[in-house]
Amino acid sequence: MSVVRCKICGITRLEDALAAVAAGADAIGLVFYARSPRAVSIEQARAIVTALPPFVTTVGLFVDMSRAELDEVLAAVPLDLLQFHGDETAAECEAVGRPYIKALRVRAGDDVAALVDVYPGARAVLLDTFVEGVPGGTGQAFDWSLVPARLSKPVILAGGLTASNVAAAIAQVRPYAVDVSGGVEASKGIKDASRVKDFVRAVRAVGESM
Ligand SMILES: O=C(O)c1ccccc1NCC(=O)[C@H](O)[C@H](O)COP(=O)(O)O
Repeated sequence: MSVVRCKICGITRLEDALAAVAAGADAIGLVFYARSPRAVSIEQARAIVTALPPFVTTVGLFVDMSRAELDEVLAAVPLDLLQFHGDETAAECEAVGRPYIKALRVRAGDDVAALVDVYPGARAVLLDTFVEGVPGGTGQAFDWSLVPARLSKPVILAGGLTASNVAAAIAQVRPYAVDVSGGVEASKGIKDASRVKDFVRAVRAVGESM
């Protein structure tokens, strides 16, 4: 049996974070990108992170944020892991000095292995769907056959996942973890507890069958 971990991203409310933890999520993601409909303020994020029980990884998501703004967030919010979701270089990610994952937005023709190798210091890569002008949270899946069987980093699979397609995604890609946002929402930024539960259950069920 191999466990596939599960991250619920784009949390904006403590009740949604607690529902994700109760459903068995391993990690929650907080979007520090002002243009996202799922953006959280420093105060909102701090209130969520400090109210969570231990053994749940809190991930802060950033899109080409200035170092000064990033430092302001990091000083106020005790995040476990950073997720760089923009065009940050490896040097920029590593200069922060925190454990990080790098989001890579995949489109047809990409050499995913080569993209991954650009970030040797990343703990993992999050493979998401490339949509022009939209850095993430697109609700769209990419062609999973673009992901090679072997990569130099653990893969977190994202992009258009739902309780209905996550089993097929895991069977094809065999990721370390999966990440979902829109597929478990009632509306943008507001999670639906029963969809969250169904999603985590679907991930756990496929893990047990592998
Ligand atoms: O969620 C957003 O609004 C967002 C905005 C800008 C950059 C990244 C964003 N989300 C990143 C995530 O980690 C999402 O979970 C991932 O893109 C998958 O989203 P979805 O396709 O809706 O499941």
